[in-house]
Amino acid sequence: MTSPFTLHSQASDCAARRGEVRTLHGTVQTPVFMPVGTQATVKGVTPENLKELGAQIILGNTYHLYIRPGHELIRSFGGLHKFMNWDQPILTDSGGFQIFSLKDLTKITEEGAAFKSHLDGSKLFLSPEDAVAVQEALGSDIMMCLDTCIPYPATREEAIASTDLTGRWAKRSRAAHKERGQLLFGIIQGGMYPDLRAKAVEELVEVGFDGYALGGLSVGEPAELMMEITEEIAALMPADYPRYLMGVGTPENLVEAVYRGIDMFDCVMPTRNARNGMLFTSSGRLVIKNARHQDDQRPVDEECDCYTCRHYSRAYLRHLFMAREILSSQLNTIHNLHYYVGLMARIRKAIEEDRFAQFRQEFYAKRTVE
Ligand SMILES: CC1(C)O[C@H]2[C@@H](O1)[C@@]1(COC(C)(C)O1)O[C@@H]2CNc1nc2cc3nc(N)[nH]c(=O)c3cc2[nH]1
Ligand SMILES: [Zn+2]
Repeated sequence: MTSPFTLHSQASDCAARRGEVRTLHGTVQTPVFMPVGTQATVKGVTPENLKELGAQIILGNTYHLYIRPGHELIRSFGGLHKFMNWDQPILTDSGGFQIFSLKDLTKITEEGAAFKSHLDGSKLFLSPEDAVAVQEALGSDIMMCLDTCIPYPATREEAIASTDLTGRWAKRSRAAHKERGQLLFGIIQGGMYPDLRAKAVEELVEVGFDGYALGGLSVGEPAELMMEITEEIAALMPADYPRYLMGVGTPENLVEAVYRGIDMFDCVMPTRNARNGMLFTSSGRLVIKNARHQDDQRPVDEECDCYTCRHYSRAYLRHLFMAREILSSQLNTIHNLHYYVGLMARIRKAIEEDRFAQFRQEFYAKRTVE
């Protein structure tokens, strides 16, 4: 198994590392934040906007695209890249999380997941092999195994049963995907039980994947617990393969998880919060509808050089938000994604110069509650 990951530099005073992941559609510099584009679009922005703000790789979702418009239609257009006019890397999540978020609409058996469409209630089924086949039809650069995301909290018995099933599904996913172009990542479950997670890492490495993801986190558990598990298990994940923490997180989460050795991240926060008028800045969060921004001529963040900050005032952005204008979501999303992608670029530079621990201190020193 040749790894798609190359380590460029390892921080001398923490687990942070600088590397790159080679994929069919290009090489991704890590640590990296991946904007979420669940339904073949990163909501509110064009691929050109994404390139201008520095996005290297985006996320799609197997469950959503399987349900609508269907993976066969997307295959007929030459795959997801052509269908959505994005020619850089795409990672598709397997749908494990979405299916299990449907709660009572799902029935899990050894064979796979039977569930009802959240759109029209129609009965659907995905086996681990089906999830691989759908992602092969989508042509994503990085595919995720179908897994069972354990809710928080869960008993040890529930975690054992669910993690063992995920392990058997991972073996089947690997067997279903042999060709080497598209990468396949394994997902580590185990709930909040480090020994179960350690066993899961061993079993997945035994099967052999192109990268390893920490699943079953950012599911409502306390941030301290998420970091504890991340710290303990990242250290057990193969150092010469990509490490992906699914569904994370806030800017602070990203800094803390990089410090503990994570390379890849995705989260709906920058895009979702943008649509809700919550903007990220170098000094903290800003709620644009707050009356104090009504006649503020300044940009969202004086240190930001994104399209939104170069052309628009807080007053104008507040006006758009209060008027429920479509442009509000577009401009706020461009800024928030530029902040997240820019934060990762600054993190990569700090690791290259072996000053990440100092960067981390300065990062917190600047954050005042807006
Ligand atoms: C569903 C939606 C939109 O994604 C966010 C957000 O809601 C929400 C809902 O509640 C909070 C916690 C606040 O964040 O959780 C999502 C972010 N956490 C997360 N994404 C994940 C994706 C995953 N995919 C797979 N295949 N397996 C996993 O174990 C897995 C775990 C994950 N954890
Ligand atoms: Zn900006």
